[in-house]
Amino acid sequence: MGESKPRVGVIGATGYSGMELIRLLLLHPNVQLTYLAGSRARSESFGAMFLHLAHLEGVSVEAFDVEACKQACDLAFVALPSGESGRVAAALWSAGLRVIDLSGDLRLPADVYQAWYGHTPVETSAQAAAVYGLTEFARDEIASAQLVANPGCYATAAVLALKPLQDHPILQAGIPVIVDAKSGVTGAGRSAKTHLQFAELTDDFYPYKVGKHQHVPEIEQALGAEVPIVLTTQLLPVSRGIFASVYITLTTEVDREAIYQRYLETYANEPFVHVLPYGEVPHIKAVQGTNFCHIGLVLDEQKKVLQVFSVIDNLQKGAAGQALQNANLMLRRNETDGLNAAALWM
Ligand SMILES: NC(=O)C1=CN([C@@H]2O[C@H](COP(=O)(O)OP(=O)(O)OC[C@H]3O[C@@H](n4cnc5c(N)ncnc54)[C@H](OP(=O)(O)O)[C@@H]3O)[C@@H](O)[C@H]2O)C=CC1
Ligand SMILES: CC(=O)N[C@@H](CCC(=O)OP(=O)(O)O)C(=O)O
Repeated sequence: MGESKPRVGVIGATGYSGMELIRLLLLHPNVQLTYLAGSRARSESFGAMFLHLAHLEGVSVEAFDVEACKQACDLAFVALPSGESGRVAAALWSAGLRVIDLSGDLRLPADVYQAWYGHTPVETSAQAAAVYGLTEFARDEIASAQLVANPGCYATAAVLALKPLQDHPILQAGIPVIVDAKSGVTGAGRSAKTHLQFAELTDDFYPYKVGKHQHVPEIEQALGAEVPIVLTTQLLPVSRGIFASVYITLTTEVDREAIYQRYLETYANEPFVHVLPYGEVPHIKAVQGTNFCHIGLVLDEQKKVLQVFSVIDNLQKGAAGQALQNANLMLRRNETDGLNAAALWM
């Protein structure tokens, strides 16, 4: 008899990230989706609630319960709002389940988390056990982890843009790096908010959470190089995608070809990070609906500025896609299983 497929569950199944996970898991050849939960049980079937999943007849969403989840799954994805998500993830982890939390609740030390998120931190043992799940840079730890803190969307785009420079003198302690980032509106979640209404959103463009965005400490921590990050976040009137333009002021002579080679080498064997030919810029549309990150580089030798452009789909590499990539490692599946789609483009 062949090996039975690992069973996985999604908590937060009625949210954008949860729904994206379901969409991906339905195409996964080597896991089975056995549990869907939300904040409350729904009387109508999942397919009846969401038109794009209308073919899912007879699948229902339960009110979340630790014991029911533990019985039904080998691994659970938790995609609830910050403040709630980490608490649920920690409860499942304490009950012995392997868990990937998509929120920011387990990514930072408790004091930093409280200062930037304003929520009470999750118990210290869970914070300490959680592995930061930026797949490309923590494969072995993720594969053996019981609890994974999936990275934030802006943080993923920014850190993938900067990681190849981590040990290079181009990044200097105390010299700020500017990350000018834009996100599609699904990044804000599915619940109704006035600023997300069509009439408020369309024909407008402005920065938000200036100096206060919760991904600043996450990016700084992931780079670990005492480089201050100045992050400007903006809402783009598109559904999906993050476009991060990163500006690094050069204080020493830099060889353009050597910098570009660093990027090519860092990501040479990565299935989901694609470095564009030097001087080309990425497009959001080229990664929408995919787990790819596309990176482009331009070095202005006269003005002494390196520009790195990084794009991802916030719901995929920025949330559900990366979570599935991590689950594939944890469950000893092929890392790319369920994640092989190319963008729609036109
Ligand atoms: N959207 C994105 O691009 C990204 C999101 N994230 C993080 O992932 C998590 C989920 O985000 P997203 O999918 O956008 O969120 P949504 O707002 O779209 O969905 C939230 C989900 O949580 C449930 N929920 C809401 N309030 C509660 C509560 N008090 N207790 C239990 N369940 C609750 C909702 O269920 P119900 O329908 O029953 O209310 C829904 O299923 C968040 O922590 C977010 O920060 C991370 C990276 C990117
Ligand atoms: C467009 C938009 O509103 N995006 C959200 C990203 C939310 C997110 O990813 O939150 P975590 O901290 O849980 O990762 C924001 O800027 O807060």
